[in-house]
Amino acid sequence: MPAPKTAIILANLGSPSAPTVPAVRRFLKEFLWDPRVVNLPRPLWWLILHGVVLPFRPGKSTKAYQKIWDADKGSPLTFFTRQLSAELAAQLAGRDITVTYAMRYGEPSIASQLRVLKEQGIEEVLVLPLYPQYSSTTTASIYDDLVKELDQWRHLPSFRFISDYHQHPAYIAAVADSIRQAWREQPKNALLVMSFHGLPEQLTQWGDPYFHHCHKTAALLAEQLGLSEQDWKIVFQSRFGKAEWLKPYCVDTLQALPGLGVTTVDMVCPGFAVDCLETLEEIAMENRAIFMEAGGEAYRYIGCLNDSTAHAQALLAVLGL
Ligand SMILES: C=CC1=C(C)c2cc3[nH]c(cc4nc(cc5[nH]c(cc1n2)c(C)c5CCC(=O)O)C(CCC(=O)O)=C4C)c(C)c3C=C
Ligand SMILES: [Fe+2]
Ligand SMILES: [Fe+2]
Repeated sequence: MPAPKTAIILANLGSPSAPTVPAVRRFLKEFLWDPRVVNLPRPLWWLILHGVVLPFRPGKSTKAYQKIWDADKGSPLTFFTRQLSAELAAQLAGRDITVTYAMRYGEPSIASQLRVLKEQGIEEVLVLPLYPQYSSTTTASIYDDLVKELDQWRHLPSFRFISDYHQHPAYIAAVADSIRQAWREQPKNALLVMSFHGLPEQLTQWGDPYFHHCHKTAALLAEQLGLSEQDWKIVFQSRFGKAEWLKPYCVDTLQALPGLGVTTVDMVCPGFAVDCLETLEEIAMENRAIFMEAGGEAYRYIGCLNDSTAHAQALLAVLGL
């Protein structure tokens, strides 16, 4: 029997099409209307979204996007996701496996990429959301989007969905190696702060395993790096809105550390496969300023795995290829 024609889809969150207020507003409208992301009753949330969020948030977010947008490459998240899929394809050369990428919000959409694969006669689809830690707000939303498109197909392909890889040895080893590499280039600072994107706290009580996945990832990284308890810390960033989110908050921690005698930190974001607004603007720029103003002396941001060969190799191991 000939092998089925297989395709890998690397799925990520997505970015606005341009760092302009109308494009960012369009993006936020699609993103924040997703019931997986904001779980409030629809009529109430519609009023808040259109009355409070969409008139103001796009202006603030656009300024942030403009700081990280590359004139040639565009959004870092989109650029690195595309490059990572090319790196995977290069490593699979000769194996007749197509590699593509798709975004949950914005372009290229999951539906459009699935249709391209259908045209190509793909018989087996492996979907790898680029979220190492599972969350209903991210991973499950990608699943919803896939199913929404596939629901309309008469002839379904075989299908595999990777729900997380938060403790996969290849992923842990790749992130640990990237941290060791940074420490070889410049000696390590007093504390390694591992920052993960936050979530409303309530989701954990409702059964979302994200908080536990983040803690497991962080503990495994600390173990691989031979760190003791006082050498590292886990924090949660990017709080949105007024509800309580996962704690400790990144900003509060960075403001408090110098007063506790910790004036040098290394920051790493093991929940982000590729660099994006949340790492390059929030962690590497905004939070650096907050730490230094609070009395910090050295602040290094260690970048994501991005389109490195080591990252592509780790993801192939996650896919069992
Ligand atoms: C209710 C709001 C949000 C939840 C819940 C949330 C969860 C969540 N997000 C990521 C990863 C990313 N988020 C990014 C941007 C971003 N996130 C929110 C809100 C929530 N995220 C907003 C409003 C934005 C847009 C920017 C802003 O206005 O602040 C990004 C970066 C996108 C880019 O273009 O670079 C990523 C990546 C995870 C992993 C997560 C839950 C686990
Ligand atoms: Fe987010
Ligand atoms: Fe943010």
